[in-house]
Amino acid sequence: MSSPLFVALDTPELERAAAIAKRVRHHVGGLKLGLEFFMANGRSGVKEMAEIGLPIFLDLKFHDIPNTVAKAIQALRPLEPAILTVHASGGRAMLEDAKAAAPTGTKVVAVTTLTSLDGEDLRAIGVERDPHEQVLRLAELAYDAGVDGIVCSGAEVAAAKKAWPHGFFVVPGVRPADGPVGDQKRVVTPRAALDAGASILVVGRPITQAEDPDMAARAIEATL
Ligand SMILES: O=C(O)c1cc(=O)[nH]c(=O)n1[C@@H]1O[C@H](COP(=O)(O)O)[C@@H](O)[C@H]1O
Repeated sequence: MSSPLFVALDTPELERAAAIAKRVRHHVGGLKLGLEFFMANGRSGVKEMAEIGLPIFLDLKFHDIPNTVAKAIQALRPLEPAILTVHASGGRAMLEDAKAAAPTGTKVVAVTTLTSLDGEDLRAIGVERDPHEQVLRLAELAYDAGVDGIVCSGAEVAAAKKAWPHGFFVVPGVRPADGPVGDQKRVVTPRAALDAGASILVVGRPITQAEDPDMAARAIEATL
């Protein structure tokens, strides 16, 4: 089985992204390319990274009216990413149309509550539920809309999986024990996230900012 570890290559520099990907390729199961990479390198950059031979997780977190999201996803179809993201809070029709627009082999996963947010942040945007309750609420919406799974923190994945046993669960905001958390707030270790039921783990800076990304990926892999 390939590794559940996906490395988030959050850099605008194609050469740097490719160099890190090539160094860690034997210790990760896929490459996540997000807004930072895509804004700088576009579709041709994604194609170039796909040539490395690992599955591509294209994380553009779409959030717009259903028609706009569907058309944006249609425009990305030739890239055939293994996984792509939309925001669950875009609502049911948007999620349904996103799934319908995606290539058959692409998993569409709905971001529930960003791992950089805590209860206080949610209250500030008018959400009175705590992050755990909010994730479960949006997971139910994502399930009803027929997408493939959700993005949530390692703190919610066990409960979400209980309600949706065959869902695909993406867990970012994972940190090796004692590692710096940066802007993340709902953080667990890679091992804990996997034990709780994560399908894949997304790890960025603990690998990409390490002096030796290969060794950092290896060290995380060894804990799984
Ligand atoms: O959709 C995501 O991948 C995502 C959702 C979320 O709630 N939190 C989150 O951190 N991410 C992404 O996961 C990666 C985490 O990076 P690090 O914090 O550097 O490990 C980044 O690329 C984020 O864009």
